[in-house]
Amino acid sequence: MTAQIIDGKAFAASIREKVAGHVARLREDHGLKPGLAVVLVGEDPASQVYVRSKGKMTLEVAMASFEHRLPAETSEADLLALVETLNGDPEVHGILVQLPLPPHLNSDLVINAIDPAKDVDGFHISNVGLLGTGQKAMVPCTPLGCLMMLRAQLGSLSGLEAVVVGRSNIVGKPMAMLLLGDSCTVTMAHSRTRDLADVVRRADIVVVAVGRTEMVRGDWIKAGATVIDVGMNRVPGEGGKTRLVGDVDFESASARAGAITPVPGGVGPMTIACLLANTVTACCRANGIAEPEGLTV
Ligand SMILES: Nc1nc(=O)c2c([nH]1)NC[C@@H]1CN(c3ccc(C(=O)N[C@@H](CCC(=O)O)C(=O)O)cc3)C=[N+]21
Repeated sequence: MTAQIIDGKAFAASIREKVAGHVARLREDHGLKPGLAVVLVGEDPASQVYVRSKGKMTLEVAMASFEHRLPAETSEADLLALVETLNGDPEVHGILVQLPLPPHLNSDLVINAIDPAKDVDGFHISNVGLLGTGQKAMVPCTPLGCLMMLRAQLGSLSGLEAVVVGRSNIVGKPMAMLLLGDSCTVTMAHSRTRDLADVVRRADIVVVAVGRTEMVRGDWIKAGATVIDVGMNRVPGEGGKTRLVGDVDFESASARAGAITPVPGGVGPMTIACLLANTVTACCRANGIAEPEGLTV
């Protein structure tokens, strides 16, 4: 079998188009402009690229973009003060503090200082608890994007065997909650899982977010399974350049899977599209406006 390639780039473009429509409606009908504030502490080059691309796409859908770049040696008190200012700013509907933070800053403390209603990453303990109990939450962007692609690919996920490889707070754990919410039988696997290949072989749906280059091989994949690769690993490429590869060995896995996301062009663009979608959702909720269908779960 040769897998269908799930075009995350095109899917993300269609979501951004919907978002742009809702932004226009919020302006015309309510005089509102959704605003996203992104806070970057330090000068990690990969983070800078990502923040720039978010800012560009925010402006493309006609939302307001507020970028705050702080030096790596920023104190926790100063960062918390900025978060407080953004919490109180009526033009800011979404706040994203880029992770990882420099080691002297306590990211749990900083994330939990964000107003949960503006927490478009869905990382605040209050949103984690709401998601875990099936209540209306802000849903983390990467798992939300993965769920949207799975639903589009498979229709109902009810009763399917899903294996999530990776147990991070930003992808693995919320992904498992979302799959449970869609009535999958969910297994959470990770680096200590015994016989990982055999566990993955059970899966109708495999979501991999471990940060290990091409760890999941084709012979781990059940024939016809749907494979979502969240990995983003930079490896040496041709001519001294680098290239981006996932946590799944794409070539061998696509020979067995029914459908698979590529890297790049899969999960990454969906993450940014869902960030914009969450900002629109947050803006509607903050203003008591019915939130658009299909932008969140
Ligand atoms: N608070 C917080 N929230 C985040 O959502 C967050 C974060 N911190 N820290 C960093 C990671 C990384 N991340 C990416 C999202 C999209 C692409 C993306 O669009 N990638 C393109 C290609 C990019 C390239 O070619 O370099 C793709 O996969 O096709 C990349 C990286 C969000 N993150």
